[in-house]
Amino acid sequence: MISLKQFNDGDIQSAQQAIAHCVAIEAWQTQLVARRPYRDIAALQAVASALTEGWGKDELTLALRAHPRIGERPTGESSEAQASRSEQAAVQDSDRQSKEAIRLGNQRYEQRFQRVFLIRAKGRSPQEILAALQQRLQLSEAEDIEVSVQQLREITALRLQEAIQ
Ligand SMILES: NC(=O)NC1=NC(=O)NC1=O
Repeated sequence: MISLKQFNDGDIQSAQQAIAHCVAIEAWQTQLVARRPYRDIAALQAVASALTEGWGKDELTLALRAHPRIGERPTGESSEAQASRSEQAAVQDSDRQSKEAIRLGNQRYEQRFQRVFLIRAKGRSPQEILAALQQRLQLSEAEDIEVSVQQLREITALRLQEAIQ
C-alpha cells in the first residue's frame, strides 16, 4: 500500500507496479497512471471507475487470467495472490461441505459458460457466494457477462482502495 502522494510523484514504472494487481487489464493500468496527479483519493477512484465503463467480454477474459477460482486457495506471494487470499478468506475458512458445493458449482458454471465464475468475494459468506453461483447458472451468456463485468469492477475498486490510501 502506498500513499496518494507516492503514487502521484513516483515514476511511471513504480506507479504502474502499485496498481497492476487491481486488474490484469494493461489499458486500465496505463491510463490510470497517465492521468496523474490526482488531487485526492476520490478523484483517483472516480477516474479508475470511469476507465471501467467500456469493459466487456474481452476485458473480462483478460482479467480472468489473474483470478483464481473461488475456493481454490491462491498460492504464491504475488500481489494478486495475496489480494485473492484476503478476499476469499471466508470461503477458505468455511466447512468442507460448503467448499465442496462451491467446487461443484464452479464446475457446472465452467461447463455452461467456458470461463471461471467471477464474484466480488469480499464481504460475502460462502452461503451467499453459493446462492449467487446458483442464480448465475440461470442467466444467459449476455446477462452473465454483464454481471461478471460488474463484479470485476467491484473487485478492481476494492483493490485500488487497499493499494493507495
Ligand atoms: N473467481 C473469483 O471470483 N475470484 C475472486 N473473487 C474475488 O473477490 N477475489 C478473487 O480472486
